[in-house]
Amino acid sequence: MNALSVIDDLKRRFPNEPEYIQAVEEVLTSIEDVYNENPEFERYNLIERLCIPDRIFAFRVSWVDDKGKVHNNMGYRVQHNNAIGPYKGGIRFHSSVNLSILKFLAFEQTFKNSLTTLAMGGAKGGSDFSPRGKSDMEVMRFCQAFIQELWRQIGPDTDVPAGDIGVGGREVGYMFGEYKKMAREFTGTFTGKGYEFGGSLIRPEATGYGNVYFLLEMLKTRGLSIEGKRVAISGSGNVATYTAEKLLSLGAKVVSMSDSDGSIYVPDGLSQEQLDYIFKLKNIYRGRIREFAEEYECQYFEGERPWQHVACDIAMPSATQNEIDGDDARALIANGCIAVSEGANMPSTPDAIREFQKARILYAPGKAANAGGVSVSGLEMAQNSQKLSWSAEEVDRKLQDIMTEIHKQCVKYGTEEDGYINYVRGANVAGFMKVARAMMAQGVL
Ligand SMILES: NC(=O)C1=CN([C@@H]2O[C@H](COP(=O)(O)OP(=O)(O)OC[C@H]3O[C@@H](n4cnc5c(N)ncnc54)[C@H](O)[C@@H]3O)[C@@H](O)[C@H]2O)C=CC1
Ligand SMILES: O=C(O)CCC(=O)C(=O)O
Repeated sequence: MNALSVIDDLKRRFPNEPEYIQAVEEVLTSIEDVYNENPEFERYNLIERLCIPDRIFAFRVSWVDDKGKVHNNMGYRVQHNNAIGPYKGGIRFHSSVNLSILKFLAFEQTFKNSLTTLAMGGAKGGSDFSPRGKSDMEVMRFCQAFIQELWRQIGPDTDVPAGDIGVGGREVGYMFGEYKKMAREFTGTFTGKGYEFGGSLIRPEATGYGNVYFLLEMLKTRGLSIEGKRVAISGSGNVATYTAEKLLSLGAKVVSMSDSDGSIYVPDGLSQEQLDYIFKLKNIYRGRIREFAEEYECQYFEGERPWQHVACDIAMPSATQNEIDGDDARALIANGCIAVSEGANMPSTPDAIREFQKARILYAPGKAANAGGVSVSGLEMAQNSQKLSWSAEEVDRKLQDIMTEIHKQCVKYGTEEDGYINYVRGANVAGFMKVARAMMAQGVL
């Protein structure tokens, strides 16, 4: 395989899919030498089969708003690869959703799920529908219309969706309800369900907690502890808030959070009461982070991400893709940042990653650091199959073990000659090898 020529070919075939090409490029350039040590991979044209999703469903979703007006959105499910288990991955509802974004997310998901040690393939779905500003009834009607199209393509052993941006417990509940009705079965076809109907304890917390557990492992490699460290988080959704909760419980200072309108800066760190306010603001009142700045009279940067404005030891981007560019990375490093652990998927641009690695700071890509969410989804699937519920302590312990194991795999495959751990290479090689071996064993499909 020549990574650059594979990428050139993909660019020619998919010229309007920059995020997808970006994700593929990162993986291919870091696995190229390992791939080429296995000539049988090339004979089976493994790389092309891995870069192109197994299948993509695209459909119209028509729904009626509270005033009786009919709206039409696009819906998609990208089933990327099921070599090691049923397709698995979240659903994103956001006005920016398109095929390039869902293909990149599904591609990343395949390697992330491979790292988790559990049997899950990779998928992602979504719609350009935005729940923001919609009533509960409008969101419910949209979710029902979405599943009326998608339900035939998913199932507990076929493809198991979950949440992502714009899809939390409320949306999963509505989609699960419609699925149950259409399929006439009560199975674990979604994860992130409410606890009363098969959801796992700790699933809402898992991505954020898991990211902190991964960060602790990274800090350990340098003999550092989390206590007293200033952490800048972007986003104020599911991943960001539970990251902040775990950090506070460990004595770290959360100095920033954000939403798509702007960022807050609290140099002494959020108190538990302030974090509770953000939880309520986002999950109950569905308000904006600006309202926090008004309530607590802190600094607010309208239309800005935190990275250029805050002094921090650690950055945990937890909003969206490409939210840290090269300039942001340089500003973070100049302001004393020693570690970046990604809660979001692909939040750092290639330029930013180069800066982090050049500065030899700890840098963990999302597919390793945020794998705790899908890991507990895998544990939810296991509980549903057994028709059992595990305690929060048991799930949390398993989550910690999985994050430690992912870190070990990164160290094994990513340690360079000078001792620097290249977590990008480690995660990509470890994730790829398991999928590749499974694909080889199953023949050309
Ligand atoms: N929910 C989960 O279990 C997992 C989520 N992720 C990733 O974590 C990130 C956040 O997801 P969630 O917290 O679940 O979503 P969410 O919808 O609960 O929160 C998203 C947050 O990001 C902000 N945001 C969204 N788009 C933005 C944009 N274009 N610019 C600036 N801010 C923006 C929103 O204002 C919100 O605060 C995403 O990249 C997602 O793919 C990764 C692994 C698992
Ligand atoms: O829990 C899941 O199935 C998927 C979570 C997710 O969307 C992700 O890992 O990016």
